[in-house]
Amino acid sequence: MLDCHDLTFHYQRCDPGEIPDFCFTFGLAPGECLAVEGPSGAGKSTLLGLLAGFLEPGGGRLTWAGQDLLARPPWERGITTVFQDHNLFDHLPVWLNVGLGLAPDMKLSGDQQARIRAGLAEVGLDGLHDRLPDELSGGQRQRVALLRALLRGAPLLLLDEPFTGLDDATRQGLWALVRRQKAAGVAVLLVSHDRDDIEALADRRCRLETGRLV
Ligand SMILES: Nc1ncnc2c1ncn2[C@@H]1O[C@H](COP(=O)(O)OP(=O)(O)OP(=O)(O)O)[C@@H](O)[C@H]1O
Repeated sequence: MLDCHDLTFHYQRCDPGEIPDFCFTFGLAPGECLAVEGPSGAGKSTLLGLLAGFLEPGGGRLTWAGQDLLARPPWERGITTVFQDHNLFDHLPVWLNVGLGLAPDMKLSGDQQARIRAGLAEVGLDGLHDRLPDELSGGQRQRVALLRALLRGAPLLLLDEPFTGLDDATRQGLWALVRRQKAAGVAVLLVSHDRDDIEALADRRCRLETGRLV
């Protein structure tokens, strides 16, 4: 269980009153998907940054299965984030970008390479293994980023508008992949404005208002 309790954050450089002080409290069970909605500027990226460890909270508690995540650096939190900007490495071909999810040192076994091939076929990127990210469309880059995250197998997955701009067939294929992760016990926090994505995946939903989840 992810337990986030009174996790606070304040952007130092802002005028008082300009942006609310953030204070997040929620729980997320293994296999559960919580959708977070909120208008632009509400603090969705701030929440993800705090959970992933890219922002330092002012106070509060964040634990996974009773373990203190705040004491750990981002790479030791068991959290994978799929960002809106995809975060792909421009100099690496598609299959190695995906492979980073399985082996950060890029030493991939035959079995891991087979998993990458199967995964790429599953998300409709068969035949694009050797392309570089800037030779792909936005939707194709998105699928590479999502596949890399899913193959990593972290117990907690943070998705920031992961299906925006994809066609229906591709979206449904990716929903199926995320559902399979949920069935395997992965906890998913989904930031999305899309009603269909939320209905397809979320078990609960909440809204970010004046710095709080309601
Ligand atoms: N580095 C920063 N310094 C000061 N203020 C910031 C900084 N980053 C974000 N903010 C402000 O904090 C608030 C929350 O930003 P955040 O990026 O978390 O919103 P969001 O809900 O993710 O928005 P969007 O949907 O547009 O991506 C906004 O008002 C934003 O202007």
